[in-house]
Amino acid sequence: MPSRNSSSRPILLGIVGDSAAGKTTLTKGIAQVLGEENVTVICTDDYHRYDRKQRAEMGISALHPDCNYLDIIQQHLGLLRTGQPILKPIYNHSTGMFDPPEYIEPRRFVIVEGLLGYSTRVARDSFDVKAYLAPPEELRGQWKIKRDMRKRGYTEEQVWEQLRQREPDSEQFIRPQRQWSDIVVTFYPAEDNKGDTDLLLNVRLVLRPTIPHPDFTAILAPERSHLSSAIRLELDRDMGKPVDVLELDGHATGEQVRELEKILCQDAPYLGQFCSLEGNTEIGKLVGTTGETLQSYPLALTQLLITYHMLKAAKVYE
Ligand SMILES: Nc1ncnc2c1ncn2[C@@H]1O[C@H](COP(=O)(O)OP(=O)(O)OP(=O)(O)O)[C@@H](O)[C@H]1O
Ligand SMILES: O=C(CO)[C@H](O)[C@H](O)COP(=O)(O)O
Repeated sequence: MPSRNSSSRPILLGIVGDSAAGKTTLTKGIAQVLGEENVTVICTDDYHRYDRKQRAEMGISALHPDCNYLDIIQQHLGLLRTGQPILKPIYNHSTGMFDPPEYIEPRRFVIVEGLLGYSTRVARDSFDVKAYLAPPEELRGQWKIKRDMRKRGYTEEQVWEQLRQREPDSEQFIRPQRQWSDIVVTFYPAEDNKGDTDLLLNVRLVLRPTIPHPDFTAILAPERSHLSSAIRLELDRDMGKPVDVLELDGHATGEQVRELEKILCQDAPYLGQFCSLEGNTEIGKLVGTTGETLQSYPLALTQLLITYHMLKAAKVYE
């Protein structure tokens, strides 16, 4: 990637969504394409105001704005955007407590993922690109159980109970943030996908006209009608506003995906080298049910599209 012009500021990507909506999974592939050495990743869970025990005593959920230092998130986003360092708190999910803060200097790209990134105007105005993750609630529940049992020491009953208790805050504070995003990402199982087959999930990408998206209309050309069995582009409305919707099915063939990626990559040549799953073993990776690593075309496409926007914002054209 061309080196950073000394006068250019870091480019900020927001990835917002409810707990276990897939933010970290999406972030990983984007950071790998941009080059880990060019990317700073920040999780806003670190800005919780109370530790796990205090939250339980107070009967407040981590999703509530009062449970987070939103003012300090805003302040830190402003500093990162202008290339300045921050002293970031650390919330440790293994212990449920806070570790000593860490000194962070922003690299060329900063990915900020978390629960409440778009809940204040100052915070959302800090981002160059805003993505929101909105899997169906049933799928998110399955993902959260799997992840919280494996990595955070919860039992299945505890996760279900937490989901139930948090639902009012999800509805009031998390889901409305969808309206502020440039791209809404929904992974969902196809109707005939009854098993636990994460690899075959489809993706629905809602593209708002708030940023200029690649021109996908070439998909609709008669000579590309063979794409329509797995790829769709339609006009729709999202939260009352007109949007484009691009869908890619998990059962798409490598050939169909390559054609779609070619359209995406043609005016961002730097991306070209990542435009084939065969040539790039890192993109589209996710952890399957038994901890095994899988590679998904819909996830890879989503990561490429978001990376495209980061490169455009950074004016990287080669
Ligand atoms: N696109 C996807 N396809 C299949 N499984 C996925 C996908 N995204 C996430 N998952 C599953 O969901 C789990 C939770 O995802 P992830 O850790 O990325 O969520 P998160 O939004 O970062 O969560 P939190 O904010 O609570 O830390 C992952 O461990 C993975 O098993
Ligand atoms: O919604 C969440 C985002 O990851 C977590 O539940 C929240 O950050 C609190 O963490 P923990 O459950 O580990 O105390």
